[in-house]
Amino acid sequence: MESRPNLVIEPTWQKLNHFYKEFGSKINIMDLFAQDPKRFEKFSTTIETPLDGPILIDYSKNRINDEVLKLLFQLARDRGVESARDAMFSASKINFTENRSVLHIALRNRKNRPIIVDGKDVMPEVNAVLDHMKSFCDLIISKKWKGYSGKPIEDVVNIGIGGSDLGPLMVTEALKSFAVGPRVHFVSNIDGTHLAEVLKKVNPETTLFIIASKTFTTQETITNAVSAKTWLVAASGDASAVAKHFVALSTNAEKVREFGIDTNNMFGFWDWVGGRYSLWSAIGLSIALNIGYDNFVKLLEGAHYVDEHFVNTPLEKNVPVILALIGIWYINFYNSETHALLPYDQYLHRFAAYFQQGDMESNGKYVTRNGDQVSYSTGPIVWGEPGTNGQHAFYQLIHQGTRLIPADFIAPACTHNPISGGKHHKILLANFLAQTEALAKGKSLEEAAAELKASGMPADQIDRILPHKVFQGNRPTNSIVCKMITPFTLGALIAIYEHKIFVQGVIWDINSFDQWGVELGKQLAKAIEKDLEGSNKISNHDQSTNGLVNFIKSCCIRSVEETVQRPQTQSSRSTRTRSSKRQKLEEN
Ligand SMILES: O=P(O)(O)OC[C@H]1O[C@](O)(CO)[C@@H](O)[C@@H]1O
Repeated sequence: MESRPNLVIEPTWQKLNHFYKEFGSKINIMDLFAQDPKRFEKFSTTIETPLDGPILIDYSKNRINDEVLKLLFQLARDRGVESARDAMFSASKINFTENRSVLHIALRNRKNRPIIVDGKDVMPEVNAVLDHMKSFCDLIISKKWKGYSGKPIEDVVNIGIGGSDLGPLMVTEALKSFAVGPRVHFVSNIDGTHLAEVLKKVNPETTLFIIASKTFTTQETITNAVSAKTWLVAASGDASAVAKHFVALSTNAEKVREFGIDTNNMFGFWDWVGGRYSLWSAIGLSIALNIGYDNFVKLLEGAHYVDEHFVNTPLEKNVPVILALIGIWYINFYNSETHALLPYDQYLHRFAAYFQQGDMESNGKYVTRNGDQVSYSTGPIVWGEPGTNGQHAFYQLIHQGTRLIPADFIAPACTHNPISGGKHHKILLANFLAQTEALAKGKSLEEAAAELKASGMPADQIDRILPHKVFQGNRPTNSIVCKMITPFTLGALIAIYEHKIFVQGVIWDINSFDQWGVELGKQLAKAIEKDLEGSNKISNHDQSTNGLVNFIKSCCIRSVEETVQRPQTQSSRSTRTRSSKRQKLEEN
């Protein structure tokens, strides 16, 4: 994949820029609907899934018309989106800063097409790990796998962070209604509170820890894993219990062995699986254990289905490409800085958090493939919460704030929980539809005035309030509606966004698959960890960091002194009694 010329000198880019300068502020979504009764048919498309119904992608509520789209598709062609896509699918080392192929698509290559890396087909190894996952899931779910005291596994704790946490967490939440296996818990934060709170909920005899780390060197994960191991060994009184309660998901067999996990209990993957694209790999083990291996395969099938759509569909009907280009239009011409993901499905409550990493770690970059600094914006800030909660929190700013916030609304037409005769879901859907309508339509001065008048408000008050009641509208949204959130449709949905991110990265000419930007903080944290030891004042950082470190150290010294001096209170006595009781229980 070659570096491209500077984006802003591309003729198509310049045409888009001229068009934007001339018409950008005049394009009005509602006017476009009025001018074209076929706009919805024209600017919406469906992905027909084989079993789980169609997925509708409606992008008609955007500030786009035929001319803009034509130029955007041309831009995609000029920037080599098709050849870049083919390079990814044919295993070229497009992640050139790490000299790696980018092959999450191989993990879900359900047609088993050979994919050759360094002269070797990766599919036999992919399938072998899937077989290993399947037999392990069978053992755990059928309760044949026993813990150290002979009891089956009831709880699984996934210890990982970033891509080794967010995907499995998001998917197991999204597919909760498909759960057939043990309960799943996730520990990611180095803050001991995260692990401590999960350990309070589980029983060492019936808990399986999955240590998920591509590198097996991530400080948070290894520290949490060591503490979990200490907890288990203390409870079982036998170090050999680790073999029955710990498995590893990693590319690093040596480190897994060093940690004390038998490599027979390791599920491997490969350097060509990016962390934030790894839920399809062994990193998905907690998903497979929770929803069952067959459902995990359906998730892979859904993603594979979209992979085929991405490869085989002309750009004009290609969903990831369309979403990517509309995003480019707003980010680079309208200067919108953020993109909201707003699922109208409680099960998808971690969807935006998942794609914060997916998008921002991929495209949060200012250096092009040939090392130049970009002169245009790249990846947006991705954020969001499920509707309708978001409506009562931040939608005010989307409707009447000063920024343009393009948003994707994602909703299932049918619910897994049709309680009260489906009333909740009807209200939920009505809100989703109302929001996209309101954002596009707005409310004019005249409409607001008429409403206030009809309410019987005196004229002088109307004058005062009127400007606050007006909605400019013309705020863009995409709506993505599937029949139901199932393993297949969720797999498809995730893959749509993955490829959208890829297409944008190609157009911006950045490497979407490395993440050097997270390294500096990690390096500095190691140095600061040492500075936090002892009671001496430090002065080797900038003034602010020195001041913060010294303040924290003085607080710790003070709290130690206070603990020593403080007479034993009722509550500290009872805490101590409780914790010694728990210790006894654990000893028994
Ligand atoms: O799976 P690992 O190697 O523990 O890494 C966890 C996460 O850390 C990162 O490298 C960022 O710090 C992510 O890219 C990755 O998903």
